[in-house]
Amino acid sequence: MQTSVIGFPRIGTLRELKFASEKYFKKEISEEELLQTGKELRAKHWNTQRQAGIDYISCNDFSYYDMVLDTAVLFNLIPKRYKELNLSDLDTYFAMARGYQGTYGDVKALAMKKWFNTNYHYIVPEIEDDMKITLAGNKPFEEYKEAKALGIETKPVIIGAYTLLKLCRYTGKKSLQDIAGSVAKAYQAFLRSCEEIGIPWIQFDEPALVQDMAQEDIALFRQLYDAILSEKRKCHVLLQTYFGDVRDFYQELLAMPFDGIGLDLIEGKKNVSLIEEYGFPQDKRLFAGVINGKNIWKNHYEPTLRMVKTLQAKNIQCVLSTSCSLLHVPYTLKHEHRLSKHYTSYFAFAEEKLDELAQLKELAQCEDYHAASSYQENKKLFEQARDCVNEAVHKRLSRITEDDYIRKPSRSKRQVLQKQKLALPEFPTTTIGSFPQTNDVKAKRSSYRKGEVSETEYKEFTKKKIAECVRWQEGIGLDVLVHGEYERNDMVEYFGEALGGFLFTEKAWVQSYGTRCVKPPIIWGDVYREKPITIEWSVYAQSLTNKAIKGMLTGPVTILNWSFPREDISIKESISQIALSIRDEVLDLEKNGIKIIQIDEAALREKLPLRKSDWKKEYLDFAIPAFRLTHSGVRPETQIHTHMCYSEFTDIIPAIDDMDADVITFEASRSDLQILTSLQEHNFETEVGPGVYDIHSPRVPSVEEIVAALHTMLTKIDRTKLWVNPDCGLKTRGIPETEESLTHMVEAAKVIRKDA
Ligand SMILES: CN1c2c(nc(N)[nH]c2=O)NC[C@@H]1CNc1ccc(C(=O)N[C@@H](CCC(=O)N[C@@H](CCC(=O)N[C@@H](CCC(=O)O)C(=O)O)C(=O)O)C(=O)O)cc1
Ligand SMILES: N[C@@H](CCS)C(=O)O
Ligand SMILES: [Zn+2]
Repeated sequence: MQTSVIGFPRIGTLRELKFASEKYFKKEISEEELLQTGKELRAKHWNTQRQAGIDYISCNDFSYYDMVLDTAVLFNLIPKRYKELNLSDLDTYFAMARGYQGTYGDVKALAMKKWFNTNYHYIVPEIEDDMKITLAGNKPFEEYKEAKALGIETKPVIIGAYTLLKLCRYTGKKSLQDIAGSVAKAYQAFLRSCEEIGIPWIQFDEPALVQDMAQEDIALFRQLYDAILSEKRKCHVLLQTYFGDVRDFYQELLAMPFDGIGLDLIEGKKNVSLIEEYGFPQDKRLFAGVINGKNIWKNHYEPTLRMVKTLQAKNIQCVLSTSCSLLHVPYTLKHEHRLSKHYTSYFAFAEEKLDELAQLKELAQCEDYHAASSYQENKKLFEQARDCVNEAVHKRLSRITEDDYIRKPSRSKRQVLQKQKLALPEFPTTTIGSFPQTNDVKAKRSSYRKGEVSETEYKEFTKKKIAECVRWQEGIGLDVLVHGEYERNDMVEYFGEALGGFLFTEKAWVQSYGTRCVKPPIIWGDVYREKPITIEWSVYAQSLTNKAIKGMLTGPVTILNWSFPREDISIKESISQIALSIRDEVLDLEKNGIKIIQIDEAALREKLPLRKSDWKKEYLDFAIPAFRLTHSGVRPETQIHTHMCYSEFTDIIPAIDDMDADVITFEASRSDLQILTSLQEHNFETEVGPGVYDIHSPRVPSVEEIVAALHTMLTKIDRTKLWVNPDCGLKTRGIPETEESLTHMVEAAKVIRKDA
């Protein structure tokens, strides 16, 4: 029995890589210093895994920004506009990730999308017709040698050819099929180099295999790997899947010449029945994903060992593994001093998961593991009742009726009423909620949390920020204002901290994209609102202006999706509990004079099952009603907004209309406004604000550029329904670029009002 880890977090236990990268972006440290931080982190991560006794440790799971971008660069998928900047390799890489505006040119970043059903975001590689696809880099080999020099044998991991092709954007005439041959050749060259170096195992990550696969997809996969694996080799190839099951071609996959196949046995429950039904070849290794790489609850050893024993009884060569990369969980419980043992005894973060793998390996090798102390301790934990039930929450939920999910009157009637009451100009301008979370804001919150400043001082400071923000928005002529979200560390963690039933952590950071991290709260028990959460801030902001202030809330689906959920009750039940808590907040905002309320559902698309057949029953049927439950109680003239980002939601447009919001703002500028056509085709009824510029980059859009985007929008969207806003919140941006960009945006709206 052996153990394997698909990938380890890379941002650093205390976000060392984030801080070093951000310093590098600001030219405060040199390239050499940044690379040194990377080297130290890799050594630390490999040693941690070695000390835990992991047999198959990955290398090249480290990245300065994103692993999909790394794989694209490895194979020279660098669009011309970035090459033409003539920057260093590292700066070209960062220009693709973040955009570039400076001495050598002005280019936008590549698009960024959700990594399957996670809160991680990858950079979307672009394929141009005249790209020379070839093995052009050496990062995986260098990292392998670096680990080897430390005495650690590793398996280089890269994104597999099929997943890479599926994730790319094809900007020219060439399609995926047209480049499949040259991509396969480049991967062949990669494998040849591994062979030359004497690398014993490599890992191809192919999560796209758990999505619906049509016959042509299966044929493409075969075509790619028949070519990649065509040469005789000593280097073993692990085909690693995760986030679901491979039901569409399990038997064919087994017949292919891979040396190991990694299956997710947590999210891919069906994988277990596939093995049961069709077996698994004895001459291959099954990398059995038994440790949950996405959630933070301890593994329940009893069922896991029962499953492992079943596999052993079938003479399957089993390697115990994580269900996916540990990128999606925090590093360690060691830095959590505030949470008592009562709670932490139930949790395993990345490092603790390594220990679980080691313990399970030991137990699986025992003739009879039942008497082992590690097994007994785990059994006891799962037998004791957790203090997580709140009867009042259950009683309230049981009283909900069908009517509570329906807002009256119909949206078209509300739209007429709201136009009269709110008296907004045509093409109303607004923002998504947050304004720059500058260092002074973070430092003040940090001091407040440490008890260095009083609550009164913290509140006074926040109110001063709000007042400045409201005044500035009025000054440039925005129509619907926000309070700026200065009081929030994060749009989900903040609500997690305020709601009953949640726990929160001190240092449990998880990378969301690039240098940006989140600390997902933990849903420990039944959720309820203890007291009003946002009212004080919104009411204060409204007291400063005659323009409408948008109340700003996070919706139930997003709160759940960006938290670590319970595993003892259904997602549906947890979402409903959160929905009732947010409903209380919505009604309180309305009662306190807030006329427009935004309920962000940035993560609505995220947990949509990866297989279409499961969409409705296993998700949309409860996620959409949960959103409706939050706002169905408001008056017709109260305008409800929602917001979504990064999502590809062209395929669930009717479901989004069915949320029955009055206005939706969403990410669009990084994906070429493709979604507009789909909105038109579906006669989308909700008013819409497709983002007119990308906020994930410091680049400032010109007035002309925004006017052009608005003209394009007007070819697809009725002028009475179009809003003007950025892509997403401005918290990650600096003040100068924010002020300039928003001023251009308001200018552009004025131009359009005159022109259109
Ligand atoms: C909109 N997005 C979000 C996602 N998920 C969320 N949970 N939240 C989101 O907003 N997913 C999709 C997108 C994109 N994702 C992100 C994710 C993260 C950020 C971001 O800006 N993250 C910040 C951290 C935010 C935070 O928690 N801030 C805290 C702590 C600040 C801090 O670092 N404090 C220091 C001390 C500071 C000092 O003394 O000066 C410390 O703790 O050491 C806070 O403000 O209190 C990040 O920096 O990564 C953006 C988009
Ligand atoms: N209201 C939030 C939404 C981000 S998705 C913000 O503006 O940051
Ligand atoms: Zn957003």
